[in-house]
Amino acid sequence: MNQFHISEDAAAFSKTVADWMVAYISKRLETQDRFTLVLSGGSTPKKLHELLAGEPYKSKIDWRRIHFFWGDDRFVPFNDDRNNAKMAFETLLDHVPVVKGQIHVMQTENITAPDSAKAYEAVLKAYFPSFDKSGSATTFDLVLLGMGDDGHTLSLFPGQTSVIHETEVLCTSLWLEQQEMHRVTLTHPIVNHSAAVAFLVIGANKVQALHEVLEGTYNPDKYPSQIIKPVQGELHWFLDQAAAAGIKH
Ligand SMILES: O=C(O)[C@H](O)[C@@H](O)[C@H](O)[C@H](O)COP(=O)(O)O
Repeated sequence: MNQFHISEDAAAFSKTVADWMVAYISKRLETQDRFTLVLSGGSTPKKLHELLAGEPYKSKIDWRRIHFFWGDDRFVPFNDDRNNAKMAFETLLDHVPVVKGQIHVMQTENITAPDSAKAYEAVLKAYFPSFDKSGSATTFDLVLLGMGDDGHTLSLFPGQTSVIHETEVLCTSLWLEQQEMHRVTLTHPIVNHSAAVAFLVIGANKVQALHEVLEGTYNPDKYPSQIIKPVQGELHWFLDQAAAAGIKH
């Protein structure tokens, strides 16, 4: 069931997400020791990260109990500005008291993309040993996802049919012709078995894609974000009014 959180503008959007995350993380940590959080790439999360890295949010989250992962990354060196992990460290992780051993970056140096995906799969299997795609075991506590103006999410891009429908591995790699780079990405099963998924989508340029993803014909090969359907978890859409202009909510 989609849960919508629509904010007036980008600034209010980041605050809405931050407030919700503080409450959600605190609630889950009342009954468990750790919180597994998947960060999204792209530009949308930057302001959210910067908000969380400052007061009052910084002291409201028990950072030492959070384990960090990425939904995908561009297969470029860490010091390349296109690298999602680099952005996350610069805007958040370098500014809050995280436990270094609980931050799981997708390797993009001194390894091939396929081997990086295999290495990440091993980390995921160590965290979620009982996960079985056909079962009901929960994986991550929260997966933050962006959505491109073409309806892609993670690195599941339109036309990348085998990656979109991949169910045998938890993490895979692909060659993205239009960006002339490899990508490493989680596949939909491990995301769809998480306790909660939160799409973060702002901007008028996302109106058409959001309308198609939410209200158009189901066609994940064309609109890959449609493949994200939590089995038992919550599905949240954090939007600004600009992006939400084309949907009934
Ligand atoms: O590595 C990436 O690019 C992301 O994981 C990707 O899925 C992103 O979330 C969307 O492209 C939205 O990006 P923006 O937030 O920049 O619009």
